[in-house]
Amino acid sequence: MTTIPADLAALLATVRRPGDFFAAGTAELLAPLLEVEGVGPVALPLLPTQAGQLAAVAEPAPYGRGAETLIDPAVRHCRQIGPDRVHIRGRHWARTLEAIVARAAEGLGVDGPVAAEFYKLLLYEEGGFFVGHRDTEKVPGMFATLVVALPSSFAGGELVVRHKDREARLGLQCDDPAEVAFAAFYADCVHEVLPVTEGCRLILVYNLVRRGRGRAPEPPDYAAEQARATVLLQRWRRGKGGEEDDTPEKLVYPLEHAYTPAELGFAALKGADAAVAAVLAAATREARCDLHLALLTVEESGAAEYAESYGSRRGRWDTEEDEFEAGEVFDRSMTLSDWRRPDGGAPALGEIPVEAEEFVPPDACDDLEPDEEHFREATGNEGASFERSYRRAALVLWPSDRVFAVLSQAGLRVTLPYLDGLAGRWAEGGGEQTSPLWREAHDLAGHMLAQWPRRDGYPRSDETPGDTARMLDLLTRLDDTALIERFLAEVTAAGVYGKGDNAAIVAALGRLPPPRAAGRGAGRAHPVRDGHLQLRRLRRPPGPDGCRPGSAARFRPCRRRNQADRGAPGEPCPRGAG
Ligand SMILES: O=C(O)CCC(=O)C(=O)O
Ligand SMILES: [Fe+2]
Repeated sequence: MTTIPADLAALLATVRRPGDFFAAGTAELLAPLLEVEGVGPVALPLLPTQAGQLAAVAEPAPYGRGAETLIDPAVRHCRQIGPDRVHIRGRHWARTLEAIVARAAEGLGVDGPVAAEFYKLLLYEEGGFFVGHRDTEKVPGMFATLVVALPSSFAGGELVVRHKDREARLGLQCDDPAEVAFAAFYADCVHEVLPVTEGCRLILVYNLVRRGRGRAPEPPDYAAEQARATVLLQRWRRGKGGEEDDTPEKLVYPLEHAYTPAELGFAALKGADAAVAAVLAAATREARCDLHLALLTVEESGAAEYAESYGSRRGRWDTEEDEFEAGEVFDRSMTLSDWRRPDGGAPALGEIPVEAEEFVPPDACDDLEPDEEHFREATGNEGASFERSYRRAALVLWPSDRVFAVLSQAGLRVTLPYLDGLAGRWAEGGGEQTSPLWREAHDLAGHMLAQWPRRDGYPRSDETPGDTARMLDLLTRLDDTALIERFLAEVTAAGVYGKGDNAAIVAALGRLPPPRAAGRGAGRAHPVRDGHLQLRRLRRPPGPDGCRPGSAARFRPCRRRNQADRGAPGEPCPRGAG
């Protein structure tokens, strides 16, 4: 039995702390009052004349080398004004700064109180820069630097922060004058400011300090967990579809925090959820799996029982809901919807069902608190019952090349419109069968065909075109003759169609090369008789070797089919076709 869900759960259980080596964003800035001694109030966004006045009262910014403080415009070309001469006030400023610090601390993965101590005001005029360096600990407890870019128009001047083999390139421009951009990074990360090519970059620099004892915070490092998750997912992907494979088609990891559909997004994940998502995002990328965020809805119904505490009150015959508790579950449906991708996209994957064995950990849903629970009293011949539902956000992953197998779990309600979309995009893109979109459509249609509901019986007398007609229309539009043949042989010939599907069947038959079409009824006097295609008549029960005898064999494709087009074992084979 596969241990992949349990193994992945054990690995992710150690990933608790979110955060990265840097955090960046924008915050609302409401009417701040910036005052600089020697200049007076400074209007924001910064005006060129005031930039000149600031430059005049500023001094060249030094840099440190060992115990020395040096000035060298080849290393740092920028001017500074010390904290004693800069005052930033205004009713809203303290709140703005507090919000920025909170977001910076969260982004860096630091719990507990963090203070921002103003260090200096920096002015980068055209040509200004600062080469790569690390910041020294300027005050005890300082673990990171926070820069806030005040509204001012400039180009270039990106802040580049590096950590291990990663790099963040942060523009810090704000188009809106009522916003500031900020960036925070761990002090031991090498960082540089690229040359400003136009305008003036005006920066408030703060030291981020953690009060209290304990080790200085460091960027969370889940490289080992990420590498192990990658190996696990690669193993899953490689084994998928093999004969021995008993692994789930997808994995579903319910998250800890509650998220509404409106706030669902990778960027909005909190705490350990964000940490796990970051590890899985990197591991799925490397292992060629797809990662999505989705809303999981579990709906259950079953028998209700009198609650134990109700015994003492029995006899009162009141109908309070707390008289009952949920007993045996008779029915459970679990679906995923509201899909989000790590890049912020929202793919239209529709509602996809979840199988119990897909949960990570396998007992993920055992102790969930229902969001809603209703009880119904016993009536004449029915016992008391309950209905309840749960909604949780979940991370969902599958091997990238199995996306259509996953989509097919949702059934024709999801796959038919999806295939329609693919066929439309393929036609718009030129309609060549060599196009990757055609290949995708062919793969998806193959999975749909393999799972097509095959009820045995007589064709429906329904006059309206059904799923069979929709599928054959799509295969005809795609001119996918191999799958048209398979569909006619495996589905239509088994009677899974109705009167309303006949036109689509005839059109599809028309796409087959003449000898095969003739062998399937289209070449006869008339393919439709009594409202049903003669195909139906060709159906015979399979022989002992799985092949259908007599005319049914003539109905099979007469060429060798490749692996992708091959039907399930035991289905009629092309022997004797022609
Ligand atoms: O201007 C910036 O964005 C960074 C400044 C800096 O690195 C420093 O003051 O040490
Ligand atoms: Fe720095």
